[in-house]
Amino acid sequence: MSKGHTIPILHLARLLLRRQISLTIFTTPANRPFITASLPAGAAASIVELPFPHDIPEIPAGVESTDKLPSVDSLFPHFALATERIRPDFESALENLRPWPSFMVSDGFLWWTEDSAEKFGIPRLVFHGMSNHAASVSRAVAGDRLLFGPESDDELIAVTRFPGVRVCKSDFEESARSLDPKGPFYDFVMKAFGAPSRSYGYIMNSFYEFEPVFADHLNGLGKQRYYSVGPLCLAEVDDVCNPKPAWIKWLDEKLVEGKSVLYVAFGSQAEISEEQLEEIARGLEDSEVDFLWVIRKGGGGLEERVKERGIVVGEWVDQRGILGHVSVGGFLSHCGWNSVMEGVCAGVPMLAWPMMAEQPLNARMVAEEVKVGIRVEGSGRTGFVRRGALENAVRELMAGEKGKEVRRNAKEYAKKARKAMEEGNGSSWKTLNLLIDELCNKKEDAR
Ligand SMILES: O=c1ccn([C@@H]2O[C@H](COP(=O)(O)OP(=O)(O)O[C@H]3O[C@H](CO)[C@@H](O)[C@H](O)[C@H]3O)[C@@H](O)[C@H]2O)c(=O)[nH]1
Repeated sequence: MSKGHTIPILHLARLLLRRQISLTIFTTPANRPFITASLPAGAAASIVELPFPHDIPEIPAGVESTDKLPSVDSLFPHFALATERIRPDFESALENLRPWPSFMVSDGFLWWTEDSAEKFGIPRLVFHGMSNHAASVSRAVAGDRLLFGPESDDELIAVTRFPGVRVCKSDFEESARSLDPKGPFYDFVMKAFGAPSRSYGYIMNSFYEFEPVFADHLNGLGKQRYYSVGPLCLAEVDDVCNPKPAWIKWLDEKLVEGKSVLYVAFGSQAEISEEQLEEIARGLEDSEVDFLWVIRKGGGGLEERVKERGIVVGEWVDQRGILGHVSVGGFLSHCGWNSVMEGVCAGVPMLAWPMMAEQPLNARMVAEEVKVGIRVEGSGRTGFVRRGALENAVRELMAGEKGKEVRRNAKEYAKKARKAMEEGNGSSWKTLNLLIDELCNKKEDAR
């Protein structure tokens, strides 16, 4: 019930359908249209609708996904905790499911599905949507209690288990940093990150070659396997969108003019203050690059000021289609994991500007580990980015020496990503086959 989770799970659905696995997808009424529209025509998938609880005081009626919440920051835990009320309907539907399922994939935020899976003896795979890097580093930091030293919020702390990896306190949510965490967000985290210890394993939206150290680390931890079967966005075929939306036509014009465009987008749920939006607008304006900015709200007046050099789009776009356009030469991103994977697959280098959740760790991965991007100075969970810092970062990415280096790396990883998903020999292809063999074919033998 978050676009950043629904989209990759539906990509996984495509991969399973391609392997002749039939699917039942559980959702809620307001989320159904998005799901139906995202599945390939004629898919062997049935959709079961479960009512969303409507009497939660904090959540406006009709809101069934995080992108519709008036404030993700303050309402997310109430929203996530309320989903447990779906459980009785989920279990009644599950009980009547025929043929009996070989396995269940459910989002990590729907922790209670683990109890349902256990009740019915169905192996559950958890989809958290984060990288092997973020999962490994978070575990190591918690396990070694690294956030409770005397350091200030921005001081670097070495993560001893991974030589060269350094983090700071502000990379993590408040609940991970506090010695006495409390409140609805903490309650949610305990549930969401506790239940998976009983699950069959984890589905990772990543590919082995992108983060081998971290994938190996997780798989060496114990009985549960972490199956890197991505980048899942590559499961979607590159549809030609007809008629072309205005912004794609604009990108076509930039191609004719020989201009390289910076794509600016901060995902489906980031909350950005008016003051920060204004600073972004000024930074983009001063950088003198061509840009396409997809924005959830704000940005007024900018188009007039920059004339044909930039456009601001205030609606849902096909992000993969934009990143795949040859005119796009850079991606200013909040580093949601899907955006990172989509940028990498398109071979587009990134300007990393993390805002919330595990995005600060993803930004470190992008800028410090695989070096497919440059960090925007001053950006972070609590940071404020000045126009000058953004202008410098944009110029460096689009025309500087560091920009050239990260562009080369991004293009290399794009090739590796495609190779990983290649039918037959790709690492992700083989990993998904292994998983299906374990869960479906074994079951078939047992029958
Ligand atoms: O107009 C839009 C806006 C978004 N998207 C897509 O929506 C997804 C957004 O996902 P992501 O980039 O990961 O951002 P968030 O929506 O912010 O993702 C949440 O979920 C991610 C996966 O768990 C986490 O990494 C992030 O921190 C968390 O904020 C991507 O596939 C985008 O391509 C579009 O296609 N069009």
